[in-house]
Amino acid sequence: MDVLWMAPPLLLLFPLLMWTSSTFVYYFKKCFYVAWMMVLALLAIPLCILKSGGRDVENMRVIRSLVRHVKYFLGLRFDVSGWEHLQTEGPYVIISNHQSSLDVLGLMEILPDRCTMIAKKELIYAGTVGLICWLGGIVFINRKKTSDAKSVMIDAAKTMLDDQIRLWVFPEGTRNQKGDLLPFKKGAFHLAVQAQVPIIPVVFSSYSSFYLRKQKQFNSGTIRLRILPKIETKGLTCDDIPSLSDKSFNLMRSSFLSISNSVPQSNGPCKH
Ligand SMILES: CCCCCCCCCCCCCCC(=O)SCCNC(=O)CCNC(=O)[C@H](O)C(C)(C)COP(=O)(O)OP(=O)(O)OC[C@H]1O[C@@H](n2cnc3c(N)ncnc32)[C@H](O)[C@@H]1OP(=O)(O)O
Ligand SMILES: CCCCCCCC/C=C\CCCCCCCC(=O)OC[C@@H](O)COP(=O)(O)O
Repeated sequence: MDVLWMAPPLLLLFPLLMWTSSTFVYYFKKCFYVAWMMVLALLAIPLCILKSGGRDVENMRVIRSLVRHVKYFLGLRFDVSGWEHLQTEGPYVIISNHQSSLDVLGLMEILPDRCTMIAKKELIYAGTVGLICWLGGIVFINRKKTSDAKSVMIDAAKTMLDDQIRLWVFPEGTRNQKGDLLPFKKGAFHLAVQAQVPIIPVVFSSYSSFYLRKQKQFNSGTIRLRILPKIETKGLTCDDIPSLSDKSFNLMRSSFLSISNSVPQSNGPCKH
């Protein structure tokens, strides 16, 4: 009888406790992720310098093996299909959708040998992570200066062929969690056409079932990763870039919607 008076306040406290704990879990996981990646990068720096003596795409092997366990701490799993499409000889361009910095975990899950990324130049200032990105041969671009970004990517097309390197590009150009893909920027397609190498599209399913930035939710979840068949660019020219971009966009969008079981929040297909 004595304890019955506690029921109403406890009932009121329950949602507050639930809210606080899920917000706490969100911030805890996010801080842990950033801090742990910083520590891993600190470990990776001497290993990469010993392995390659400096900036080299081969350092991505070290980075990949150090990052692959991080998913377990965050309660994330990957369900990958289409591995056979990565069994392509020589250089190619991988394009994927970009929802969050958590994409790095999926990227490292399937990263082929001799593959590095195109990233915004601000990333180089991210402490140990910035330095490890540089050591891993990441190509930094200035998104605010198209002419600079273009010339860096034109050089990258030449380096891909000279050094037999694969490049991973996020053609949306920014992170996006709107439940649909953003219209694609053109850089990745120019890169592939200039180097005359295939494009391999990779699609991450929506994170919205376990990770919601605005609502401060970060639960456990499984991310579906679909590696799609390569798209050849041999014989294509600059004039084919719009149709190549449209074709890639449409393939990736329908795969994204089918593996995400989500209804897009935009008003129909994105326009280019
Ligand atoms: C141990 C711990 C370790 C932790 C390690 C973690 C490592 C992981 C790192 C993961 C990195 C992830 C980083 C992700 C990012 O940073 S995403 C942001 C950066 N990436 C991009 O922006 C790529 C996509 N953007 C583009 O491709 C753009 O096209 C760009 C080149 C940047 C130009 O931008 P913008 O002007 O806004 O775009 P447009 O597409 O409209 O292009 C304008 C006109 O230029 C023509 N164009 C574009 N590129 C080229 C080119 N290479 N050659 C010739 N012409 C080009 C394009 O066609 C447009 O002209 P038209 O309108 O067609 O006439
Ligand atoms: C000045 C930059 C400071 C960034 C500090 C970030 C510190 C990150 C440390 C650990 C996180 C793990 C690896 C993260 C790699 C993240 C790459 C990333 O996701 O970059 C965002 C970029 O694609 C698009 O940026 P915007 O969405 O346009 O914005």
